[in-house]
Amino acid sequence: MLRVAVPNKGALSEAASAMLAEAGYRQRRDSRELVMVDPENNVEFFFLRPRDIAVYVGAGTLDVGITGRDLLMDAQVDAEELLPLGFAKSTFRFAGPIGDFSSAAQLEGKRLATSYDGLLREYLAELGINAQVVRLDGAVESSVRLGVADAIADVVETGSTLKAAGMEIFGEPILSSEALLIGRRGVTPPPGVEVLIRRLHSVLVARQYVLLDYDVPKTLMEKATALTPGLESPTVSPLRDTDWVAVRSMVEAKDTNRIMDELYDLGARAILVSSIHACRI
Ligand SMILES: Nc1ncnc2c1ncn2[C@@H]1O[C@H](COP(=O)(O)OP(=O)(O)OP(=O)(O)O)[C@@H](O)[C@H]1O
Ligand SMILES: O=P(O)(O)OC[C@H]1O[C@H](OP(=O)(O)OP(=O)(O)O)[C@H](O)[C@@H]1O
Ligand SMILES: [Mg+2]
Repeated sequence: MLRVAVPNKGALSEAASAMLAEAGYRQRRDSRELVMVDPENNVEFFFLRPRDIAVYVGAGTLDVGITGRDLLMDAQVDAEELLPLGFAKSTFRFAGPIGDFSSAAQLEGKRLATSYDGLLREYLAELGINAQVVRLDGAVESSVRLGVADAIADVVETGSTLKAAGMEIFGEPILSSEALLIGRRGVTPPPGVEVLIRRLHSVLVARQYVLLDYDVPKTLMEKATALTPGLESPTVSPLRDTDWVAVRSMVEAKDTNRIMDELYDLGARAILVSSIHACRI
């Protein structure tokens, strides 16, 4: 039975379970459940702290898991990225009181607070900067005001937490993070992982793409399909009016309105958009 680690709390937890449920796996009903078997898919889910997931996967006691790229790198274990999952997107950055710092080089000899000390120490070593790392569990943005650090390295999404604390980012981004499916480094993934990856990938595609249908005069078909090339090739079907054809193609959801406008301007009509419920690409 495939053993899969799923975050039990925090920013990753709900989205990870929602994605697995969308991929056809059973998920727990009660947030206190620690283990759950999905006999139909031959998978056992272990609900663990996101920070610990890379440790279990790296040790090989669990086959794969969902965690953040920042947490994976922080853990410094024998685990690697199998598939990026497109949620919990954030950057990991230096920040300090407004006006205090403008580059990472100015951190030499300073006190730096973070919850990601493994990741930070490695990055500082790469830059050749000697700074004192102060490891905190969370709410790192308060550490400077409270006098235990001069600057911080933390997860930034919208930047509103930093702003509220009177801080600003500085220096290059340390890391771009998102949720990942991870596996043990250097081992052939056990049976079942391939299907899990294919299913999760399909959820990503179903979320990212829509299905576009339209009718277009045969004479404009080449120009129209150039706008909607699809993943492999668009479906073109005859219509009763032999001067027209019907086209069906997948397009990226974010481009839908622009493409519809361009198709309409070209002469396409009856342009319809439908969402993709599930797929295998
Ligand atoms: N505001 C956010 N936006 C996007 N991703 C986030 C955000 N906060 C944390 N993350 C991501 O979630 C993961 C952290 O998981 P974690 O469970 O520690 O989140 P958390 O919300 O900080 O939980 P907690 O603080 O309760 O421990 C990391 O990969 C991090 O990049
Ligand atoms: O840029 P923003 O959109 O403001 O989001 C970033 C904040 O979100 C997370 O905090 P969380 O609420 O998890 O608290 P924590 O710092 O105690 O983990 C993270 O640690 C940052 O503090
Ligand atoms: Mg947090």
